[in-house]
Amino acid sequence: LSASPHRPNTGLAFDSLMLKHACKCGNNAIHPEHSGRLQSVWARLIETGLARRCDKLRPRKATIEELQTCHTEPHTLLFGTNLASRQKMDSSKLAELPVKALVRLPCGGLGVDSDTTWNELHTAPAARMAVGCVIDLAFKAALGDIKNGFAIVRPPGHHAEANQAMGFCFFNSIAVACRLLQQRQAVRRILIVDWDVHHGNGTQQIFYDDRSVLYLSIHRHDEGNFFPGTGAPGECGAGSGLGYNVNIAWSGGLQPPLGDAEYLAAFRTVVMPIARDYAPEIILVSAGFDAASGHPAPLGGYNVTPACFAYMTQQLMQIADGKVILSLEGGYDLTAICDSAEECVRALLEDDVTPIVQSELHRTPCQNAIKTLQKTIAIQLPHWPVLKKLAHTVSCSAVEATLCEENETVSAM
Ligand SMILES: O=C(c1ccc(C(O)(O)C(F)(F)F)s1)N1CCn2c(-c3ccccc3)cnc2C1
Ligand SMILES: [Zn+2]
Repeated sequence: LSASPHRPNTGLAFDSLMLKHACKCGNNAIHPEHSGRLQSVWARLIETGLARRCDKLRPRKATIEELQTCHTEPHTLLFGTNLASRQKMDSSKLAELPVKALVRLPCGGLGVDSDTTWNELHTAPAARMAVGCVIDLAFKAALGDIKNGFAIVRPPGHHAEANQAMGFCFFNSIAVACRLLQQRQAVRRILIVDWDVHHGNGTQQIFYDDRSVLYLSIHRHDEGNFFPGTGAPGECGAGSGLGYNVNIAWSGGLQPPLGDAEYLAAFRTVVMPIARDYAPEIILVSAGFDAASGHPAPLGGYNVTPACFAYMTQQLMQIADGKVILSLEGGYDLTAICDSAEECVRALLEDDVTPIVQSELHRTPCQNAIKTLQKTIAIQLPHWPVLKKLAHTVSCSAVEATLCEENETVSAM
């Protein structure tokens, strides 16, 4: 790796190889996780001149060995190789390939399930490239070669479990990068924040008994009735990992749809207090943007704004010496994901970002969100006593909470 520059910059990772992963039916209407998502985000970063101001990585595909830090050998061979590379494999290895059938889809394509389509030629290289992008950004940030970074990648990863592809995901990019940081850079504490509107069942599963990786997810749960159904508040980790899994599981459907006020309250009362207390050496973010306005119910339904994603990025940059790596997960409305990605890159570059609208800063969180935050704090309090301090401000708006903290500071003087 090159010597650290005196003023490290924001790194970007993208490669057109990831555009080629597509169902052979070519119907974007039934396959929302399509290459136009990535094409649009990259184009926006170019058009705005933001890409030019960042350090563009020359990314590479993750190796099968790197994938095996999190995934089983059969899983990595099934989804990490394609016809061309299999011809180079010796027959004994080929014989080990699980026969786990790829199913013919109603649309005419092939897939693991109706959502997770498989393109015999292009999916394996694309999925491995996505992992390689996150690994390289994470390592450069850990080494100080870059200040922070954004991986503009697809297919997403946070639903991929050790031995299961699902939910558009084949390999858990952020999980593999985490394991490699632990093994090769002796990083002792890593925080993963997952603000994709869907719970990262894969990431949770992989680190469930690992106290050196704290997985913190904010997601729509609705008592398990929202995809993928995992991520209940009581899932706090197991064994030595107990207390190192935090689920902020929103419920109550869309009465009303959640927005910035709720996400600000979650960040102020749960995410930031725990993150500061854990004091991670690096933060990896499963940055899906499907909590943004513009996502119809099955794929979202909330009204978080691009300005709020920028604010959450800025908040996390206050921790871990600013070593924050965002990796794209979900997000399907092209305008919403372009606006959100643009705002997050501006935050990473320490540019001015769009401010959250006053009405959201003055709005108190809805009743369902207050209940979720109170429940989460009660469950996590034994593991994170620091949560006690701000628990009483859960029902405050951002502005009220700031005033409340200020006059507490004054009275403490
Ligand atoms: O909601 C999901 C998601 C799978 C993966 C999602 C993600 O978390 O956004 C990720 F992984 F892409 F980042 S979101 N699924 C798959 C697609 N789906 C749909 C579809 C909606 C429109 C077209 C096709 C499928 C409804 N409900 C589901 C369940
Ligand atoms: Zn999602």
